[in-house]
Amino acid sequence: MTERIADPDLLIEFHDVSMVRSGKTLVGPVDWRVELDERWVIIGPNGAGKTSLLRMAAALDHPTTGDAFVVGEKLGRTDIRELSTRIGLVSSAFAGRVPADEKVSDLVISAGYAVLGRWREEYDPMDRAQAADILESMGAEHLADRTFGTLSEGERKRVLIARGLMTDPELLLLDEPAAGLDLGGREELVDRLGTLAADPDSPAMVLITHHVEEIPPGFTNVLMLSEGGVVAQGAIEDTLTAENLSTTFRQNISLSYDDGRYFARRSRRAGGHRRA
Ligand SMILES: Nc1ncnc2c1ncn2[C@@H]1O[C@H](COP(=O)(O)OP(=O)(O)OP(=O)(O)O)[C@@H](O)[C@H]1O
Repeated sequence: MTERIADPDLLIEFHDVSMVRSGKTLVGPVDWRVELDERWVIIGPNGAGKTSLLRMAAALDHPTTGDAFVVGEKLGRTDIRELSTRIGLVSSAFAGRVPADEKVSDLVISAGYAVLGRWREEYDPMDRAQAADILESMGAEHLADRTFGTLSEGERKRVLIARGLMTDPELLLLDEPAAGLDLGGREELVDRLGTLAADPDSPAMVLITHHVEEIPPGFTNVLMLSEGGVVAQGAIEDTLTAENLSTTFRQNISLSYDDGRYFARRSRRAGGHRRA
């Protein structure tokens, strides 16, 4: 059989991919393609397999079956460390590993060196300038000299996204970036991510969430997961419907849409509503 090769126009290319651990299928089989200018949302209930899928997209885990290519490299063939500067990953698992006394500017700059914790060498002044610019774009320039442990949850999220962008990655993966934020913090973050999504120079983006309210305006595609399987995927305006949400979350959900944002609640009537 001829070996499949990567499509150069795709950042993520999964063919029949599944991940099985301890005899349990965590996610899959999934066929999924992410193009350069796409911004994807992965939505589903707790335990649906979202993080498992994202870990493969981040090249942190290999599929059990199928062929998976990320930034043009086949998983299982490539040294993961070589991909770490090409894929920006923002996750609470990573946040938990940041030392409390890590200076914000060092945390952002060190992404370019694929290290966590202070680098022993002096950083390049160009790197310092770039880190300052990126922190500013995330509204976090005033935090540069603070230590990570002193930041609020919302400030941490913005700093970690700045770190994720520091290497000018081809793909930015965001695992529940709005989790734990209050209403104001969520709205601020959704706004910033909407600005990032609208910038044609931004990398392709994949954002995991449980809540449609956390989907930033300008996100183009959605993949809906339930119990490890794909309920639906495609253009967000066609696919993010009350019917698909009801199937995904196994209850009647009604959905509304206003000014680029989605809002969902449990419907008292069977069937829910279609997107306005
Ligand atoms: N190494 C493992 N071995 C066995 N089961 C696992 C393993 N890792 C995860 N799981 C299980 O696989 C399922 C999917 O987990 P995953 O973290 O991908 O879901 P998720 O959609 O991200 O969930 P959440 O929204 O709660 O974070 C869960 O039931 C989880 O307990």
